[in-house]
Amino acid sequence: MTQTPRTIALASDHAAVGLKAELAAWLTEQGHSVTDLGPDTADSVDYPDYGFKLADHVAAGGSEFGVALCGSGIGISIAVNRNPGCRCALVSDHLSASLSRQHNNANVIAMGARLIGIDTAKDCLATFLATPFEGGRHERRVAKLTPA
Ligand SMILES: O=C(CO)[C@H](O)[C@H](O)[C@H](O)COP(=O)(O)O
Repeated sequence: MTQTPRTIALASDHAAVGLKAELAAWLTEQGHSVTDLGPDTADSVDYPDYGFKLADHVAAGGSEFGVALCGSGIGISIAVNRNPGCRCALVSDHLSASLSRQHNNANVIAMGARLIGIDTAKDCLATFLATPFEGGRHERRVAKLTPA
């Protein structure tokens, strides 16, 4: 799939350091500008710390999209979604990845490194990056997610 070059930040906890490294290298190979917000080792860390770091970065415009990874994807997606500037979608299949962009204009994708393999993760991420927001009726709903 041919991709428009994007700015993309990744963060994880210890459970997803390997998946994060694989996805970061793969995104870089495709010409995207990648920021790895850590961690750098598999030493145990707490997903809120890295979820908040990623959310602050994306909400501030540091990158257009974020990739949030932990063992299940659940904890770090909860952390990212505490930031009103982020719409983080936890996905594990092609259709959910597509709908998260089409209907929800998600700007962060979350995935669980202990639940999905690298091929599914790459398919979800490529789909997420390639799928535009549909707007229309979804615009009104997405606007309601962000307080004025
Ligand atoms: O947040 C999670 C669960 O919702 C993630 O799967 C974490 O990666 C997991 O909880 C970490 O667990 P560990 O036993 O400390 O490796």
